[in-house]
Order: sequence, then structure tokens, then C-alpha cells
Amino acid sequence: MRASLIQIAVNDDKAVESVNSRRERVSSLVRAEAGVADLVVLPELWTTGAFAYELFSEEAEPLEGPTFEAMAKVARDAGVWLHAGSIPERDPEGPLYNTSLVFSPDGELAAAYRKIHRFGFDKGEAVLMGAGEELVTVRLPETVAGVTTCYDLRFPELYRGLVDRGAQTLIVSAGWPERRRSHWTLLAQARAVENQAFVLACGSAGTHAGVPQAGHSIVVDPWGAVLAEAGAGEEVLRVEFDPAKVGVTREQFPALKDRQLGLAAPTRRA
Ligand SMILES: O=C(O)CCC(=O)C(=O)O
Repeated sequence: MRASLIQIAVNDDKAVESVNSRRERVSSLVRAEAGVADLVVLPELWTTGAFAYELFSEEAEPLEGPTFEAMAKVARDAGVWLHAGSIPERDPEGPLYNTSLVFSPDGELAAAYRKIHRFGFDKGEAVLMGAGEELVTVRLPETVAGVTTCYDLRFPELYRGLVDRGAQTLIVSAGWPERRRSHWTLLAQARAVENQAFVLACGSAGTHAGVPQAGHSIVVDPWGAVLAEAGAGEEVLRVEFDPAKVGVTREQFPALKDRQLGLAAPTRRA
């Protein structure tokens, strides 16, 4: 399977690049992967920038808004599976959500995932957006992918839940800050090793509301080996991997079978 992770540089200054111009630029970048990739992955909140909190409400869209339309079209044009990163979604009945969209090569919505773990503790996304409640997997041609977003990467129980639903590839779409880049790399490898799954983690470049982004999108195999890693700037990270390696790894080193499921339920909060 051939995957392209497009590590978009987001500048939240609209005088430098408007949301519309970025949508067009990203569409061209995805279109350029026609014939090169089976799956394309984009970062979290690339229309606004993950830390440009004041833009969330201003640029929020209904699920089937302009980004949905543009990404559905470009998935079809390019003939690729497209994880189109996430949008600030305005639910007419409720709050904003940080919602990832996955399209099939015929431009149909294959999955929508509302980020479960919101970042910011008592500010930012954690207060401006609602929390998703549903784990989401999507069946791709050669693998089942679990869909996750940025801060989710710190919560291993989410990934175990996805594995229990059949996930063999774990996709992380992120706007991870440079300040904690070492955590990003370490956690991506940890999620791959402990779940014996591929991890495709697509970050963002640039600076969002004064927060420099880590970039360093990374693809890790089920043994924890880094197959590809991007630098800090805008880049298309291309990788080819064999999804069958998940089954082989799980069979040859069957650690997942030794889980003690009775330990999983938390008894208290830290
Ligand atoms: O967990 C982190 O260090 C970064 C998380 C984050 O930036 C996000 O979820 O938007």
C-alpha cells in the first residue's frame, strides 16, 4: 500500500494565505498524488491552524461544507482514499467539534470522526469544542484503519479499543507543537509496538497562533521501526508498506493475546 502524508504548512495570518487559497493549494497537493498513492493523509485543522482558537468559530463549517466539498472532489479526481485531516465542524444542534473526514476514491464519505480527547485542559479546544464519543474505523482496500487526532495519541486505551474493532493501521492527524516533538515520535512508536500495528502520523508545519509546529510526520511499522519521517517544513512524505506485516507480527510475537482484560477498567482518576 502506498501512502502519502502531506505535512501542510499552515499560516493562520489570512493576509499571508486565506482559508480559500489554502483549500485550493491543498487540493492541488492531493491531486498531485494521483497514481502515486493509494491513501493520502492530511493534518488536523489545516484550514485554521490547530492553535488559532479565535478562528475556530469564524471558520467553522457544517459537516458537508466547503472543505467537505473540495476534499470529496479531489479524492475523486485523484482516485485515492483521502483522510482529509480535520475541520472545525459546526453541528447545528450542538457545539463545535474537531472532526476528521475520510473519503473513498469515488468521493463518498467513508468515515467522520469527532476528536475524543480535546487539548488545552481548561482553555482552547477543551472549552471551545465538544468531545466526540465514538471510536471510528474505516475499511481500506488492504487494511482496517483506526482514525484518531493529535492529543488522542497520549491515550493508549483508545488505540486498544480500535484494535478490538479490527484496526491494523492507526492514523493520527495532528497539529503537534515543536516543544513536545520528542513525545510525538516516542508515542507514535509506542502505539505501533504495543498494538502491533502500522502508525501513520501526519503533523503540520508552520506556526499556528504563535505555536511552532513540530512537523516530523512519521510512519512506523508493527515492530516499531520507523519507515519514513519528514523534516520540519512543508513536505509530502511518501511510503510504501505491506499491511500483511500486521498479521505476521501478531502471529510470530503474540503479545496481544496475553492481555489481562480485567485490568482495563479504571478504578480512580489521577
Ligand atoms: O499532546 C500534545 O502535546 C499536543 C496535543 C495537541 O496539540 C492537540 O491535540 O491539538
